[in-house]
Amino acid sequence: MEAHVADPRSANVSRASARKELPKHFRHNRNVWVFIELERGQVHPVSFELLGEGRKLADKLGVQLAGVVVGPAECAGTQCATAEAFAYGADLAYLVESPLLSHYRNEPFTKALTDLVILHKPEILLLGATSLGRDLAGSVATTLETGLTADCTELNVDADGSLAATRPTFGGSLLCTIYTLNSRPQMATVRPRVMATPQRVADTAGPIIRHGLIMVEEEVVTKVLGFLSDRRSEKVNLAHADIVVAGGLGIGIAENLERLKVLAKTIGGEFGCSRPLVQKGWMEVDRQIGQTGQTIRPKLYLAAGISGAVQHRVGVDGADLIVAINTDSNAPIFDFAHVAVVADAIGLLPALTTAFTRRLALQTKSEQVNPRCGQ
Ligand SMILES: Cc1cc2nc3c(=O)[nH]c(=O)nc-3n(C[C@H](O)[C@H](O)[C@H](O)COP(=O)(O)OP(=O)(O)OC[C@H]3O[C@@H](n4cnc5c(N)ncnc54)[C@H](O)[C@@H]3O)c2cc1C
Repeated sequence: MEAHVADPRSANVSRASARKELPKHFRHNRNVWVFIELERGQVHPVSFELLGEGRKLADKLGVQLAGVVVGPAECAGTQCATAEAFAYGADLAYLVESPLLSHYRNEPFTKALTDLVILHKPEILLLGATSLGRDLAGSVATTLETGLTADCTELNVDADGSLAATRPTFGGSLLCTIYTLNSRPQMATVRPRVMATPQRVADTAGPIIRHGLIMVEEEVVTKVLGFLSDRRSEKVNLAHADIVVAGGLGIGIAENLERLKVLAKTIGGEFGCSRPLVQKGWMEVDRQIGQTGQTIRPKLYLAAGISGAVQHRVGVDGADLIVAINTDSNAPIFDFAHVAVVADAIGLLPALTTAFTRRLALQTKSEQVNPRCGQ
């Protein structure tokens, strides 16, 4: 595996000099695979995002896109995951069925995926950079002795058909494009919400290639005794919120966070922050947005008193509309915000809350007088 700093003028030159011959037995590897992750019987949304990205890669390479599902036979979640893979763009699905795969355990999942790869020889294998995906991708890559690029923010196919997997490096100050030159499959993990979710197309189907798992329970060291849900996992849904209001050091003191929270609540959004606020202990870590925090993709992102450092930017780049409030008209956030407001956020936040409260009250009133169709 070779890593090169992404410079559009020099990347091809430096990569060409580092090119290693792909061993003959990998030259027939075909197709793009996406591992469909099941979380308590539900497909994790990152799998849909990866199918969207996988579709683009497969079309560029002129190959097929496959969804890979592992789970117990006759399980609603497994069957549903296979159907959803087709609905989100897969041409075919691989299904490994075994009672050993009912809960995530590294050993049987690694065995299922590596056996499948050895048999069907994909060119590219993508997984979500979730807790499960990170654990599984690492063990599959090491078992297969192939290259894995973790936490990618961009995936592309080079002129010669190699996967160009780009991810932030050196604390986010550089983007690095990594190639797997001499082994297959080329593996990558992508964080949830980094890629867009493709349109779901109902009533789609395709071939399903079924396999069993050649493993017995006695070979599995890990035993699942029970499942305790994370007490806090229900609390924050920043990654999937449509509206996010976030604050940075520019909000001054911890007490001013209340202004942020009230505005977020008024407009039906979540609230978040830049990293220094977590470091100060003003907000919980699961509200941090950015490279070492959450990646978000809201319809509206309102950033108050945030400078727009690259480590923050990578977490919000997918937002449809970015509104930034900053006293400094040269703040870097204005380079990528769609709406730039040069103002004191501490005064503007409550003014926005008042304006939205009024506007929403008027809207409710008019809806009561003229109810919408179907109400
Ligand atoms: C390895 C690594 C990982 C990192 N990961 C993350 C990450 O995940 N997320 C993240 O956010 N950061 C991350 N950082 C930190 C990042 O580099 C920045 O330091 C951080 O984002 C800056 O936070 P800020 O914008 O709140 O503060 P500052 O950069 O200090 O910006 C404050 C801004 O507020 C403005 N301002 C001041 N007063 C007001 C006012 N009254 N009204 C309006 N605006 C005002 C200022 O003009 C300034 O632009 C990481 C850094 C490293 C090295």
